[in-house]
Amino acid sequence: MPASGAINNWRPALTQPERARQQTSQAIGLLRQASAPDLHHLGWAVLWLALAAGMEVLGPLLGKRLIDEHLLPRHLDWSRMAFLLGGVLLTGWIASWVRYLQLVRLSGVAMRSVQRLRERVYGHVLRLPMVFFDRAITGQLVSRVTNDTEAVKGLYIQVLFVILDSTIVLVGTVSAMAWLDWRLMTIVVALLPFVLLIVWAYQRLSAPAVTRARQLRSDINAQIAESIGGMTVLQANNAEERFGKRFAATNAEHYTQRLAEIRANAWLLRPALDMLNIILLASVIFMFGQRDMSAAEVGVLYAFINYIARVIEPLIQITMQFSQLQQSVVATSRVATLLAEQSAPEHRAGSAAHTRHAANDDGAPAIEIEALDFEYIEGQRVLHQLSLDIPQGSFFGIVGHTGSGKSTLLSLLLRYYPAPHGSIRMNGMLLDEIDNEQFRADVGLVPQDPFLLAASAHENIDMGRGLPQREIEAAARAAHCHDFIMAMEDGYQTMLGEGGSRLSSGQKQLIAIARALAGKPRILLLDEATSRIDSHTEQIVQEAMNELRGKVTIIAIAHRLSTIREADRIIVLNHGRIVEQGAHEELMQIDNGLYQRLYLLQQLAA
Ligand SMILES: Nc1ncnc2c1ncn2[C@@H]1O[C@H](COP(=O)(O)OP(=O)(O)OP(=O)(O)O)[C@@H](O)[C@H]1O
Repeated sequence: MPASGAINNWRPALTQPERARQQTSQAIGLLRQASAPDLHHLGWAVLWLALAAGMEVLGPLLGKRLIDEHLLPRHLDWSRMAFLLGGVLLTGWIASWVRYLQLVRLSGVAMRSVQRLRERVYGHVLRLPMVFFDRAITGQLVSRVTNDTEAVKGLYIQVLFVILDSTIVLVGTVSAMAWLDWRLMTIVVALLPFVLLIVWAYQRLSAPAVTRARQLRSDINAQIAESIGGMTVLQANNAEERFGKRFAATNAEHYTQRLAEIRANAWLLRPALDMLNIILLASVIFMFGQRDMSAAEVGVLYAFINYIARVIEPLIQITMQFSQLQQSVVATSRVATLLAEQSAPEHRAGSAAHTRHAANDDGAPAIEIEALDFEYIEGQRVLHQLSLDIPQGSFFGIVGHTGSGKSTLLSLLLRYYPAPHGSIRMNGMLLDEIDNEQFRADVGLVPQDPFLLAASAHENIDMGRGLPQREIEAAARAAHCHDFIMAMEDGYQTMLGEGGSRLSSGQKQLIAIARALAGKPRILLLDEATSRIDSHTEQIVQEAMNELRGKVTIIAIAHRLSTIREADRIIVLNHGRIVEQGAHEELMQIDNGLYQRLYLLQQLAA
């Protein structure tokens, strides 16, 4: 049986239309959730939109009356003319003002939705179980949290509202034309499908360039990120010029593709649409010329000339938005899929007191492991029937060949993977029964890779706990890193650079130990904390551990056996099984034992 269902979550493949339907419903669902607190703003935005569109349709109607009723018949009723002219100007002014209000409302809703969604996605990612990160690709995850959440904004402003806006203007304008002169309206409407045809042809022509330019943009980002991340290797291999040339080639192709896109716009889209505009105007004027000129119809011509531009533009907008809509829906549905990933189980709160009680009064071992089996992939067992008791305050070392299961055991003790077969108890309680906060407070970890933040020494030890300076210093002293921190120009406030770049590997490791100690853990797990440090720093780490003896339960994985030589008990793993255990001297007595061989081999190498 697999250790976790999440590792093998097989689902039947969807057909293209099924996937499109699923993506659309996911996107709509997410959009609804993200904007739920702002629903009233959305209502206002739609209202402003309708008002603006109404004003835009009304303006030419007033203009028509001014021409037909006053200017052409020379019926100069100044007050009424001023009223109509004022109306034309006012409707235009109100339309742009209301559009501004609508945009402000809408942008607010869109940006707040992105903000909420981004926080939600990031918070969700922080709670995902380790099995998820085993198969996750960092760049993609970052893009989900940053770019894809931004697509929600695109969905609102660029797509949904542009389509809604354009549709309202289009329907309003065509209705006004029909009311004025349905025959002329028929000519305009008959020619409108050509707009769709032109935009469709433009998109067909420019689509390859648009897609390629987008790919190249992400290639450019990836190349920059890769070069910065591997700058030491890059410079050491004298590869600056080669990388520079590779970048220039990608950049040049990006330029060419963008140019092709702009050319398609300049050579096809705009001229063809302008031509259609002219044909429309000419047709309306021609039809108009066929009739008996009467004063009452010149105003209609004026209104139609005004309306023609207002019909073409929304149609272009609607057609152009469809490809954007598709992209936004796909991006939003990717966010929804990430949010649907199951979080690590929330361990119930309220049992903290019980944990302490069990530890203090029952004298339960710090760790009790019983018949533990584990596999990452079904059928490939990594740990076999492990049983082990680690008393409070003791120092245990875990050794074994590469791949013997040491880090896996540590991951299980850290609850990174769901409860496997067999049981693990900590301070007398099953791991699953300890609430999250208490568990994280009780267990400290010094990982193999110290992972320092681009922040000060203080922040790196504190890790957001908000500890007072004296506690930070006490932890740093216990980890023997106080002196070198104080030797830096700003002491604890010295910025350590990205990944702690201004520290040596050993110093980073000591800061990581201080960080773990600052949490005052009762159990301290060290995952090959001495693998990257020199013998002198190793001695410092050993001293630090010796000082902790009896106060904290220490479980240390070590490739370098000198680190755990002093341990109370050393567990030797081989292919996921405990094959030997005992103190250093005891294990050295086992003739041709695994530990003895490992130890002698290391002595030889030294
Ligand atoms: N996330 C994972 N998914 C699938 N298999 C894994 C995963 N992590 C480890 N394994 C496999 O589990 C086995 C034990 O690996 P583990 O990392 O626990 O060994 P280790 O003793 O810590 O090795 P090392 O000393 O090299 O760190 C290996 O065969 C490894 O390939």
